[in-house]
Amino acid sequence: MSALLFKAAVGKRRAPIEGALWLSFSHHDTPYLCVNSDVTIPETPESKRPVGPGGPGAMHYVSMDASSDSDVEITGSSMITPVRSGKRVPQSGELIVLSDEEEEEEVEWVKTESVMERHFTAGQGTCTRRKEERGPRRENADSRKSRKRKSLTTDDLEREGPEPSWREQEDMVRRLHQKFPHLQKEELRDVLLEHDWLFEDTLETLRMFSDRGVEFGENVDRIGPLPVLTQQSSEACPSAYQQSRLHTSLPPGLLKSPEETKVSRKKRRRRKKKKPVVIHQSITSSEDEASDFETPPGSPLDAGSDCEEATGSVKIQIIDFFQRASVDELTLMSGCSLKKAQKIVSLRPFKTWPDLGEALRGGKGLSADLLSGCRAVLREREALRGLMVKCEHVSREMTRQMRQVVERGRVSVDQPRVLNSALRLKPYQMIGLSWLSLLHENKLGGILADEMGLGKTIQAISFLASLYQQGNTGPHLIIVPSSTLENWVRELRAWCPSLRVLQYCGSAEERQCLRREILDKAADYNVIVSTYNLAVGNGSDRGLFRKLRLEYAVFDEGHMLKNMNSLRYRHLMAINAKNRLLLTGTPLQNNLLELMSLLNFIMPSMFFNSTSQIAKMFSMKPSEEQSTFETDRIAHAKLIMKPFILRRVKSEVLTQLPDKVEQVEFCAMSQKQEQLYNNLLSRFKGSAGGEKRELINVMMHLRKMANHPLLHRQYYSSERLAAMSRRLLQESSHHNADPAAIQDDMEVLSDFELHQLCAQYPVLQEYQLSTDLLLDSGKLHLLTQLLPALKEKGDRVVLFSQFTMMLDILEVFLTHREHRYIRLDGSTPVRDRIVLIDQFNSERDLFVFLLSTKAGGLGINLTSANVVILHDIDCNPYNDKQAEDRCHRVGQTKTVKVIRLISKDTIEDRILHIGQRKLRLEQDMTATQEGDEETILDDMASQLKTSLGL
Ligand SMILES: Nc1ncnc2c1ncn2[C@@H]1O[C@H](COP(=O)(O)OP(=O)(O)OP(=O)(O)O)[C@@H](O)[C@H]1O
Repeated sequence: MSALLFKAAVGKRRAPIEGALWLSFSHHDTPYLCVNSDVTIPETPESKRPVGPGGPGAMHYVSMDASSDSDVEITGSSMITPVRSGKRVPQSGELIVLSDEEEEEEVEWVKTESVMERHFTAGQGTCTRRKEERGPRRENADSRKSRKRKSLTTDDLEREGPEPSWREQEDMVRRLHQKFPHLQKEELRDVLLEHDWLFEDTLETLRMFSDRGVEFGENVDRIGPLPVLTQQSSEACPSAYQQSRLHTSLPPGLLKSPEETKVSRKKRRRRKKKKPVVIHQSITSSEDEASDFETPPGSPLDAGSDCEEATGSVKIQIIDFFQRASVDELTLMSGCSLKKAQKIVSLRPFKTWPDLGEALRGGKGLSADLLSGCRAVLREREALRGLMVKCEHVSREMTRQMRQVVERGRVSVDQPRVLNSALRLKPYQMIGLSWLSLLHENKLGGILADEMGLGKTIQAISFLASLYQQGNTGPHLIIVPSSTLENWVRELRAWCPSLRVLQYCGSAEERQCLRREILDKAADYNVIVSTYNLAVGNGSDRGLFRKLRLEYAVFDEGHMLKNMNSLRYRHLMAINAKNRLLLTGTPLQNNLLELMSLLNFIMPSMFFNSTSQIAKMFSMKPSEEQSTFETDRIAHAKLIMKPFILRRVKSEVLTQLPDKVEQVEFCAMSQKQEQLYNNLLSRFKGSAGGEKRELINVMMHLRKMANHPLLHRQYYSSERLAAMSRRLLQESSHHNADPAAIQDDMEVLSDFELHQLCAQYPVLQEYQLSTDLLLDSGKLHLLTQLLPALKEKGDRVVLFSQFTMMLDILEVFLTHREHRYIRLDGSTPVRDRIVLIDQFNSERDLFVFLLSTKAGGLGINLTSANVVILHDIDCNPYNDKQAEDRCHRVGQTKTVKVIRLISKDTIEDRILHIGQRKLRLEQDMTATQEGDEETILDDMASQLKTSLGL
C-alpha cells in the first residue's frame, strides 16, 4: 500500500505515534511485532499477509496482550506482522526486539544486578558484593557470625547467654526436620527452644519420644500418614491425619519435667523481651536463609540422590504424596499427565514402598521416573514452606511495629512539615505513610495497593517528602504511564514544592540533552519522573536509568510488572535503586503468579532463590470451580504477600464517598449485525485450529462484529474496490499509480476505514456509506436512547472503548446526535492529555469524554463526570475497573453509575463471565478468613477504625 493512501485512510487526525510501542512475542518461532498501522502496514508484502476465513487479507492479527503499556490500544488495522530483520530503521521511542545476544547480555546483567541488590540490602559495599558473588555462595560460619555481631544492637549484647543466629536456628530446625520429617518445623523449633537451642539435647529427647524410628531406618514399610503442606491432604484423609498428629506432636511438657519447662519458659520469655526489634537483621540475612530453603546437596530430597536409595524419611514422604495428593497436585510432578494422575488415584492405596514400586512398574503408562518428579515437588514445597516461615516472621514484626506506631499516636498528627500545609493527608493516608516509613526503616520493598482513587500518588509523594525532611534527598525515580506523567508532576508540585522534580521526556534531542545534564551532575533534582515507554524503550534512556544510583524507584501502575519473563520486567529490574516501591490499584490480575512477579520485583533478595518454586506452585490455571488445592494455594499466597502489601478499599476508609452503582446493559444486536455475526460464527466454526494465536484472532473478529459491523469489511466488495481504485487515478496524487496495487491496499481495510478514505478524496465521495449504516449497531441504538436521558438529568459521561476505530465511529455518532465531546487515546501527545482532562473538568457543557480504555483508563482523574459507559468490555476486568475508577475517587460528589454494554448472545457474554471469576479470585486474596492469624492488613483496618474513628 502506498503510505499516502494509508495515511488518508486512517484519517488526518492521527499523526504517527511518537514512542509507538512494539511488542515482542519471542516465544513464537517467528518473532512478531504488534505494529501501529501508521508504521509498517504499507511494507507488508502480500505473501506475508495473514489469510483467514474472510479471504486474503481479511484476517487481521491483533495483539491483545493485557500487559501492554497503557498506550497500546487496538487500532483499526493493528496487526501482528512478521519482522523482516534488517529491513526497517528503528524509530524514536520504539521498543525494539533485542537480538539473542543482546537479550542474553541483558539477562546476565539483570541477574548480576539482582544479586547485587540482595547484598546491597545487607548493607555492604559494591566491591565486596561483586567479590562475594564470584566466590562460593555459602559463607563460613565465622564470617557470618562476625557480620552478625557487627550489626548487633546494645540490646543484643546485653542478653543472657549467646543465642544462635536466625540462620543457625534455621539450620538446626532443618537438620532435625530431616531426621524427623513427620514433625512440623514449628514443633521442632519449640522443642529446640525448650532445650535452649542445644542441638544434641534436643535430638536425644526427640529420639526418646519418637515412636516412629524412621531416622534409624526401622519400619520404613510401616508407613503412617504424614502431614504435608496442603490442608487438602488432611481433609482428604482426616482420621489418618489426626492420627499422625497424635503420633507426631510432641508437647513441650512431655520433653522436660514441668519444673524444667517452667524455667525454660521463663528464660524464653526473657529472651523474647530482649530480642532486637529491627526486622532487617533477619531480613538482611535473607540471602543466607534463602539458601537454607534450597535443598542442600546430599539432603534426602536432593535430586542427585537416586530414588532407589532414598532414605526412609524420603520414602515415607513419597508414599504419602502418592497416597494422598489430589489429581491437581499429582500433575505437578514432571511427566505426570492428567491421565497418569487419575491412574495413580485409581491404583491406591499404597501402604508400603514395594506397593508403590509395583504400581509404578506395572505398566499402564506409569513408570519409576515419576519418583524423581515427586522428589522435585517435595523439594519445592520445602522451599516454599521456608519462604512462608520467613514471610510470617517479617509479618509478625511489621505488625508489632505498626501497632507501636499507631499506639504512639504518630499517625494522627505528624504530617511531614515539608508538605504543603494547605493540604491535609487523610487519616488512612497517614497510616499508609507510616507503613511506607516502616518498610523503609526495615529495608523492605513494598506494594501500596490501595483501591484506585484513594490517593496512592499522594501517599508516595508524602513518603518521599518525609525522607527529604529526614535528609534523604534522593535521587529518586518515578516511572509512570505516559497518560499520568503530567498529573504526577502537578501533584508533586502541589503537595511538596520543596522537592525538585525533573521531568524526563520529550524528543530524542531533548532527552539527550537531559541525559548529559544528569550524568554530568549539572541537573539539580531530587526526583526524576519518566514513563514506562522510555524506561524500557530505547537503549540510551535505559542506560541512563541503570547508571543512576537511586534511593527509591517508584513504579506507578505497578501491575505492569506482573510478568517476570517479560522484557519490560527485566529492563526495569535492571534499574539500580536501593529500594523499590510499587503502586497499584489492581494488585492481582490474572493469577497468583503475577502477584509473585510483583513481590519478586520489590524484594529480589527475599524471593530470588524461590522464584522457580513459586512459579511452579502458582502457575497452574485456576479451574472453574475452586478446588481445595486452589484454596490452599491462595492461602499460601496470602501468607507470603502479607508483609509487603498494603491494601485498603474505599468502602472501608472513605465512608463519605458516594456509591458506585454497576449496571450491565445487554443489547440486542441490530438485525443486520446479528445476521453478519452468525455468518461469521458459522464460518469460524470448525475452521479455527487449536493454536492460541489463531483462537485469539477469531475471538477478536467476533468481538469486533459484536460491537459494530463496520469494523469488518463486507459492504465494499472487491468489484467496488476495483471501481474505486480506477476512480482514484483521477486524483493528481494517484494518476500514475497502478490501480491493482491500490486495490490490494484497500482489501485489508475495514468498511469504516474505506468509508473514511472515500471522505478524503472528492472523486470517491459517492462511495461513502450512508449514515444509517454507520449508526447501525445494537449498542449505538441503545446509546441513542440512553444519552439524552442522562443529559436531561445533568449527568456527564466518560465513554470508553478498546478499539480506536470504534471511537472513530462513536465520534460520528456523537456529532450526528449533537452531543459535545472530546477525545483522548494513545495517539494524543502526552503533553496534550492533561490539557484535555482539565478542559473536561472545567467545561461543564462538554457532555462526553471519549477515551480508549488503555490510554485513558490509567491514573487520570475525571471526577467531574458521574457516569462511566464501557462500550465494550476488556478481556482483563481490571482494565475496566481501572477505567471505572477514573470517576469514583476522592473528590467525587455524586453517585457514580457504571454501565457495561454487552451484545446479547455473543462472545461478550462469555468474556463478562470469565472476568467476574477473575475478580472473585482477587477477593479471595484480600479477604481475611475467619481464624486467620492477625494480618498486618487486618491490624491496619482495626487500628484505623478504633484509633482514628473511621
Ligand atoms: N488528602 C487529599 N486531599 C485532597 N485531595 C486528595 C487527597 N488524597 C487524594 N486526593 C485527590 O484524589 C484524587 C485521587 O488521588 P490519586 O490520583 O493519588 O489516587 P490513586 O490511588 O493514585 O489513583 P489511581 O490508582 O487511579 O492512580 C486526586 O485528584 C488527588 O489529588
